[in-house]
Amino acid sequence: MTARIIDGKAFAETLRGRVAQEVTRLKDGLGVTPGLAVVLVGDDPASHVYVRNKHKATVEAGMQSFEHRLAEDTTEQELMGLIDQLNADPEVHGILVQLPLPDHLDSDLVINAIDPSKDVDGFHISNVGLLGTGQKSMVPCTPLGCLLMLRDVHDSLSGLNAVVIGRSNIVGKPMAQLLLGESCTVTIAHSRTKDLAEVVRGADIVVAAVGRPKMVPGDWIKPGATVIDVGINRIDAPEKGLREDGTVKTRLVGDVDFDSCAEVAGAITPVPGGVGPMTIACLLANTVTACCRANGFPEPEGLAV
Ligand SMILES: Nc1nc2c(c(=O)[nH]1)N[C@@H](CN(C=O)c1ccc(C(=O)N[C@@H](CCC(=O)O)C(=O)O)cc1)CN2
Repeated sequence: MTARIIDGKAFAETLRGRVAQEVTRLKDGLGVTPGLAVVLVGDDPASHVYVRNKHKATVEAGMQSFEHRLAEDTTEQELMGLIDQLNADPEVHGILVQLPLPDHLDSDLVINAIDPSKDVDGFHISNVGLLGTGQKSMVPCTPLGCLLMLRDVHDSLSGLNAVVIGRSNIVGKPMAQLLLGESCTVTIAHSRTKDLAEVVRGADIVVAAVGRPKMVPGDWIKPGATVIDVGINRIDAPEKGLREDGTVKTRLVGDVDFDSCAEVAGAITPVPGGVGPMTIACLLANTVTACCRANGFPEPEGLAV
């Protein structure tokens, strides 16, 4: 079998188009422009790229983008002061603090200072609790993107066996909650799971979010299963040659071994071009949802769960 490749880039483009339509509806209907504030602390090069891409996508969707780039040595007090200011700003409907934060800052403290109704990352403890109890919440962007793609592949997810590999607060745990909400039978596997291969072999849906390059080989995959690869790992690619400074060029790979898994799976997301682009599209969708909720405006269908 050769798997259907789930094109996350195309999926994200469609979703961003829907978001842009909803932005127009909000502007015309209410005279309100959804606004997203992104806070970046420090010099992490990948985070700088993600924040730049978020700004571009926000503006392209017709929303207001407020970027706050703070120095690496920003104090907790300074950061909390900015969060208070954004919480109180009526033009800001969504607030996101780019992770990881520098080590001297306590990310739990910072995230829990965000007004939960503006927490478009869905990481605030109130949103975590609401999601865990099946109530309306802000849903973390990466798991939301995975779920939207899974719903497109399957007519119904009900009763399917889903294995989520990884138990992070950002992806693994919320992903498991979302799948449970779809009436899947959910297993969360992790570094201590016994006989991981056998656990994965029982899965109709595999979501890999461990951060280990190509960890899942094709012979772990049940024929026809759907494989969602959340991993974004940069590895050396000597086949691409050297950079001008003499270092080896690199390439991105996921947590699953794409070639061998694609031979067995029914559908699979690539890396790059799978889950990653959906993360930013879902951030825009969450900002529109937050803006609608803040203004008592009907929420668009299909942008939230
Ligand atoms: N506050 C948050 N911080 C972080 C999150 C998050 O959801 N909220 N997620 C990641 C980073 N991230 C967004 O912030 C993100 C990662 C990757 C992509 C993406 O589109 N990846 C591309 C490849 C990009 C490349 O070439 O390097 C792909 O997979 O095709 C988007 C967003 C950690 N921090």
